[in-house]
Amino acid sequence: MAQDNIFNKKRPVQPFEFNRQVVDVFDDMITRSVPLYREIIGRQARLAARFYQSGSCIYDLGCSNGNLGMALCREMGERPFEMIAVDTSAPMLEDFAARLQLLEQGSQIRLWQEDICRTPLENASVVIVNLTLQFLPVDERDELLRRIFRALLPGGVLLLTEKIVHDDPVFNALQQETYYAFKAENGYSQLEISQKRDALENVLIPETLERHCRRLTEAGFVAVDTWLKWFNFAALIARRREEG
Ligand SMILES: C[S@@+](CC[C@H](N)C(=O)[O-])C[C@H]1O[C@@H](n2cnc3c(N)ncnc32)[C@H](O)[C@@H]1O
Ligand SMILES: O=C(O)C(=O)C[C@]1(C(=O)O)C=C[C@@H](O)C=C1
Repeated sequence: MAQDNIFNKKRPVQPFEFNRQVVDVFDDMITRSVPLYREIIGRQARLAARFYQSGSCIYDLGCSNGNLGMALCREMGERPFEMIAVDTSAPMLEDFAARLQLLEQGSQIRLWQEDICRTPLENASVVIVNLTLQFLPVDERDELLRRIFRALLPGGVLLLTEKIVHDDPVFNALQQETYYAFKAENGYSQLEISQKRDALENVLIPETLERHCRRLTEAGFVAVDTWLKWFNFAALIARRREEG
């Protein structure tokens, strides 16, 4: 796995992008930057297999290089399924396509290069939005969640993971401090941490867990659970009730 040292030299910081340079080190970057990333991917693949309804579709919105899709293939084994994986980044999808070519089940996953705010969604039993809503303009988020709810079949689920902030300033500072300590424990220098923070300014816009829960409720989800939380990261599952 190529090591992420993109921010290790002092230079004028450009807004963060999922370009070829980032894609080439993405697995190292994300496992060293997102607490419990492997747990989140593995568990979401299991949840997707658990809630998948045959004849329906699984959507992975903001799929990157396909770690979730690969885990899902392992989880589903011989069981047929259909997945549509969407991302705007061409290099991410190139790497995902190359990985799918090596798998027999690979043809069950279709890759679409487009903005998830415009992707048509229908007949879904599982929708995954892993660390991606945070990159959308805030005023586009309500509508996407409403469209996801409408596309879900009764009993279908949304799996949502986000970097979050806290309303209480002391707890917010505690979360930041703990998060930057986590990055330092994973080998990132203070320069790398601060330059990445600058690059993500106004690109990754986190919201509070309460805001996410309220948005889910407003979109129509009645059953919502935070199944994992680590300081400033949270993973949620929201179900469209069987009765509508
Ligand atoms: C942090 S990564 C997601 C990680 C991935 N879901 C995983 O579990 O490994 C965010 C991804 O969202 C994509 N992205 C950001 N905004 C997008 C948009 N409006 N439409 C589609 N993809 C988007 C980026 O290109 C990037 O690949
Ligand atoms: O907030 C940060 O500093 C991060 O590195 C977080 C984060 C994310 O949550 O998506 C940002 C960009 C990369 O995709 C990997 C991790």
